[in-house]
Amino acid sequence: MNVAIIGASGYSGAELASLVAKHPHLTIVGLFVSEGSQDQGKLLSSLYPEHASLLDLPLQPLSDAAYKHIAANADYVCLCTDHHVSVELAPKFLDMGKKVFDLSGGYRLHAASDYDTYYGFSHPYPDWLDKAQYGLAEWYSDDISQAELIAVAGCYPTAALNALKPLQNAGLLSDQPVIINAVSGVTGAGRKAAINTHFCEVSLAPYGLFNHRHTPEISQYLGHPVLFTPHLGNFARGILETIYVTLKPGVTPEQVDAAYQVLANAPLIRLKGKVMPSIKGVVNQPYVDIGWQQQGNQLIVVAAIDNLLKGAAGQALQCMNLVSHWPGELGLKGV
Ligand SMILES: NC(=O)C1=CN([C@@H]2O[C@H](COP(=O)(O)OP(=O)(O)OC[C@H]3O[C@@H](n4cnc5c(N)ncnc54)[C@H](OP(=O)(O)O)[C@@H]3O)[C@@H](O)[C@H]2O)C=CC1
Ligand SMILES: CC(=O)N[C@@H](CCC(=O)OP(=O)(O)O)C(=O)O
Repeated sequence: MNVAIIGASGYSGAELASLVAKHPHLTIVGLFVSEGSQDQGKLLSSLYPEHASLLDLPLQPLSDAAYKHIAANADYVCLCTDHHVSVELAPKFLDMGKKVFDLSGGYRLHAASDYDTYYGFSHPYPDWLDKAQYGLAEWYSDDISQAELIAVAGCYPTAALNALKPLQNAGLLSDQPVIINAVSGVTGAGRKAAINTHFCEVSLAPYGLFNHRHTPEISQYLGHPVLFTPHLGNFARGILETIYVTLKPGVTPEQVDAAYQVLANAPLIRLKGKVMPSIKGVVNQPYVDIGWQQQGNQLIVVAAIDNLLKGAAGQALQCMNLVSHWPGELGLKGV
């Protein structure tokens, strides 16, 4: 299958380009940036020297000629662009009959009103919100394989939902909101320069209290209220979430262990039991690591991912595999 990547110079786009370039059955047919991009004409490998020889491919402006090239040559279009950009681009490529994999949050939420509240814009294509399929690969694989528009799950939600859905589906959660404390590396904020992601400014600090856009994303796909607080940490890659769960009275450790068995055969999930996950254990890896410990009806679950792999490009590739009816982990294990 032939893949066009829009936003290929960004952190998730470049990561996805490297995965597609190494994949046995996928071919890059174009790497694109905005029409005004200062990087147009440059080789992607000149921005990311670690990909020299693998990605000696030019970044092209998303011009009328580019649209024609994509219409004629691409099967899959990946949008590694900001929400505002993806929201506008997705229908254009869907109208061409392409399968669209959007790494942004532009089509993840069901309710158009949530875009006013959490994203700060009125959604221009609410009809597509009904048709988009949420790309949380381990949980919606059949629906993903049939979809035209895949809204690849967010980075923080990917860790949180894989940690919590086993408990929710087994009916073990009490009515209390689940509390999620998450720390992300700075690549989570993208490649463009900004004061809050400046090397000298980043330490460890919370942001987005009560109003981060991943709060409705997690609670919508969990079916349970959450209190989610992200933090920005002074490291490049990785997300670690410490999640506080109040279980229903009388839930035993054996029931909790049994609930997690639903993920035991998922190739990109590593259940670690009482061994706590770490950022070091997942950086440059395609996995979600999940550990848990219980005391009475309190459970602490810890989940870790690489935000650019399982949290973005890795999961996008997993979704492309599912749409192509290949094993989800093809081209991911051993990256
Ligand atoms: N970074 C992460 O960990 C994760 C990111 N995501 C999501 O993925 C998307 C991309 O994130 P990230 O890689 O961090 O972003 P970056 O800021 O690193 O990259 C954005 C890319 O989009 C390009 N771009 C900007 N405007 C346009 C346009 N109008 N048309 C075409 N290309 C354009 C940029 O190039 P130029 O400006 O030069 O044109 C650049 O290549 C976002 O929606 C983000 O929320 C999801 C999960 C995790
Ligand atoms: C550290 C940092 O800034 N992280 C980003 C989340 C990563 C991301 O791009 O969000 P999506 O998964 O929704 O696309 C943020 O909090 O906005």
